[in-house]
Amino acid sequence: MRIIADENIPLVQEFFADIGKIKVYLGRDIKAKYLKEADVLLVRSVTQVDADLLQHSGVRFVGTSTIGTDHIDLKWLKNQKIAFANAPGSNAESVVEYVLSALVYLEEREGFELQDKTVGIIGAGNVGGRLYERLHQVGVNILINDPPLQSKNEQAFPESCWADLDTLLEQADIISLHTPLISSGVHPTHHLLDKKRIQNLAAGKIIINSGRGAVIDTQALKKRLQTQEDLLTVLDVWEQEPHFDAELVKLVTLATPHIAGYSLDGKLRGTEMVCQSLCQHFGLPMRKQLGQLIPEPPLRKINFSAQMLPEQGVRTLIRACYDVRSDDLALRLALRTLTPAQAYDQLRRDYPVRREFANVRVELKSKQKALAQKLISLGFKVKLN
Ligand SMILES: NC(=O)C1=CN([C@@H]2O[C@H](COP(=O)(O)OP(=O)(O)OC[C@H]3O[C@@H](n4cnc5c(N)ncnc54)[C@H](O)[C@@H]3O)[C@@H](O)[C@H]2O)C=CC1
Ligand SMILES: O=C(O)C(=O)[C@H](O)COP(=O)(O)O
Repeated sequence: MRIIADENIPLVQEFFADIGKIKVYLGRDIKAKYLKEADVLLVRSVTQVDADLLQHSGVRFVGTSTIGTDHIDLKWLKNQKIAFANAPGSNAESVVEYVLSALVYLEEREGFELQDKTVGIIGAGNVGGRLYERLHQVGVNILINDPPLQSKNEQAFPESCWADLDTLLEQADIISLHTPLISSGVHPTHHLLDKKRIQNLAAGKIIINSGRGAVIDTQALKKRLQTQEDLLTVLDVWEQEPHFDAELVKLVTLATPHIAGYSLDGKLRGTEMVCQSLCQHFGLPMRKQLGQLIPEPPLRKINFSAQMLPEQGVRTLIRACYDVRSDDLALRLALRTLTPAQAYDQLRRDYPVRREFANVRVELKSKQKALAQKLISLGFKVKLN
């Protein structure tokens, strides 16, 4: 089997070398001419997969080791009977940890307590649903907007959580977007936060977008931020990536180059899931397991003394695992010398190893039960001594 793959799929050789002969390219450089003899195409989000790329190829299976599929022409693949797999949920935990890191930063900077705020989650699937679980367990009030899910399964969340979009935008202090990018159909998400909704947002709201850039009309957001500096904004995703608007970066509170899902754990789960789907499709045995291949985390254990207060403990640990400020700073520094597209590709290619909270075992004194409960709710492993 001949496999063409994005070189930024981690452990691609380890997972796929015994299945076929692999040739890797930069995702943006994967061209139709390289695919003529290929059977399998493995991509990430930067490769547009459509008729232009595949119509003269022999590709029978396309895998993307991402959750999102907006870079794939799924309809065309289906019509051509080309098998397809993505990696649902693979890096959902990582995105949730990104949001938590942003929230603890804003909490401290703005001097509020998350427990006193209402968080509005738009899109409550793998990412939004996990975010709900984490925040709900630490006592945060939550509203959810997800019409497709609500119409399928009203019981997915308590009745009091469901809100229509405009009610959520009005009542939530913090708004976190986790929908796919959908441009047509009954529930499109393209510019879901359009000019009018952005203008109507009350001063002081926090907007976090780690879904897809074009779910917000970012030109309207830019205008609002230029005229009224009264919103706090966290943007991981942008319209026209990688050619995003560097002027908008200057106006937002935290700006990162689409790395919310970039924990090593999440990326590797993506590789493994696509490998599993490929093996299943071709009736091959799955010889590799992520558990055998994933490296040991650099931070494995933290020991807190009895003096550690719950709030301080939570912040310290979240930052020890992942501090979103470092990604924000790296982007702002890179933009001093590079174009947005150069900065975007470079920072993502050379992304430092980031591991998920569950890799860290926190040792506490037996009387620190309140802290232990909070940390378990946020995804850490806890041992009481
Ligand atoms: N920034 C990053 O690094 C990452 C971004 N993502 C993005 O996050 C998106 C969500 O990921 P998951 O939660 O895993 O996907 P998912 O498919 O599990 O959940 C998406 C949810 O959005 C809901 N939805 C669809 N249209 C909606 C609308 N008009 N209004 C409100 N809700 C709507 C769906 O019903 C579903 O419950 C992905 O599609 C991807 O675009 C995913 C991973 C990493
Ligand atoms: O999984 C998704 O969906 C994402 O947005 C990924 O985190 C994007 O990663 P790249 O494919 O752009 O490396």
